[in-house]
Amino acid sequence: SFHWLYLLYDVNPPEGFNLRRDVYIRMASLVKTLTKDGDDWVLVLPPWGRLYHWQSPDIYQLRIPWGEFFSLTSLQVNVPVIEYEEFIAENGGPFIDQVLVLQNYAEGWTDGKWEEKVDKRPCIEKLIYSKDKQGFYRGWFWGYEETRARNVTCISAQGHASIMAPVLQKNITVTSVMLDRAETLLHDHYAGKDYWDTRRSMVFAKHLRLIGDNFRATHLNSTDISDSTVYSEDWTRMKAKLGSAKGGPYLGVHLRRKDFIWGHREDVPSLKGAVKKIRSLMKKHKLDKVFLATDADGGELKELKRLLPEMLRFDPSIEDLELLKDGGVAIIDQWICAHARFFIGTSVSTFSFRIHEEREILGFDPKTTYNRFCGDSEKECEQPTHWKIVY
Ligand SMILES: C[C@@H]1O[C@H](OP(=O)(O)OP(=O)(O)OC[C@H]2O[C@@H](n3cnc4c(=O)[nH]c(N)nc43)[C@H](O)[C@@H]2O)[C@@H](O)[C@H](O)[C@@H]1O
Repeated sequence: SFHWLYLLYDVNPPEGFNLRRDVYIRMASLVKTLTKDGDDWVLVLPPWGRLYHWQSPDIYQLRIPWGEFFSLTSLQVNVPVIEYEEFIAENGGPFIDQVLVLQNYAEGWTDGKWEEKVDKRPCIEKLIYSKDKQGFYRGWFWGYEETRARNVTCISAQGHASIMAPVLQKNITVTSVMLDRAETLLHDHYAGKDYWDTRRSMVFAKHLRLIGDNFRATHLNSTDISDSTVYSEDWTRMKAKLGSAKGGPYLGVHLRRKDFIWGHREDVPSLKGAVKKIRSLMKKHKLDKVFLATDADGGELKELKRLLPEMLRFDPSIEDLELLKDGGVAIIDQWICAHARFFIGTSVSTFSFRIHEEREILGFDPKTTYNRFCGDSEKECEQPTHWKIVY
């Protein structure tokens, strides 16, 4: 009889929102490889929640479906996807047939030579999965207490996402397979056409875009018509020419703090250093408004307001935060930064990288996008790479 094969996945718990968005691209690519061979695989979207960075107190942030942050219909144009609760309903219950826990090779690269390979191996780390009285495995399934796995196996994998295709196809006697620690797999082809197709299909949920657009219009004198950033909800038609977007009359800034400063990394500026750079960019590009996206804590925010009193931030009320959640606020911050005439981000932050991509999709001149702060005493401050869209 006709039925879907379900591919589920999860990512190492400490990883943040924007790295997880990157892992989605790798999994979508794997599903494309699997379906090329004629099998009916569908990707089950791992619910959002319990993210280390989502620290807003007293708001419920668990079992969040993808539809709250992304346009599901847009994702589905690229690759077949369903929400986790839909999987439970279709699958006849909260059972996952097989969990494959991905890990590296205990011995590392043999002979210092890197080759792609996959093998069933003993588990290197202690598993978070344990057998219950009925012989099912309990573990972390996005806060769904009733979900259980029938089988858990460790797999050493070294290579791009699609090296898992033959393994999954051999497993075809089961209906649902979950790849845990999916970030172990690399991109099939980073920044290639397929990467960009999937990335373009990750259209933000409409209500979040509208809130961002409203903020731009109200506080930043920025509208799509005047800024040449007209957006098409249908991503397959969104093919803006490089350099065609003008952007709103403000400087967009992503200033990553928290764990990025605790390590005293030399590529992250002091607040003073950052504000100095912001001021010089505003002058250079003749912009009198600055929009700041940051995860700075209370003390640092106070200091920022003192050093840069004119800065504008998206600062939702508690009621709005309850609706949008930390993930929604992060998206609105990214959306506003993506529409600025000039953008500067933070070194190696995937939050900043996702803004680069959004601006690339909107058609900004790369000179206005691939910029980052330098540490106060950083010697060689290499700027981010321009990854050109491939259509
Ligand atoms: C060192 C690594 O850094 C990686 O972070 P990095 O790439 O910046 O980016 P993310 O993976 O998104 O993690 C950072 C999280 O912090 C919050 N955040 C950071 N900057 C902002 C901002 O400007 N506005 C808002 N609203 N929220 C912000 C947000 O929840 C975001 O998802 C982590 O994913 C890894 O777990 C690891 O910690």
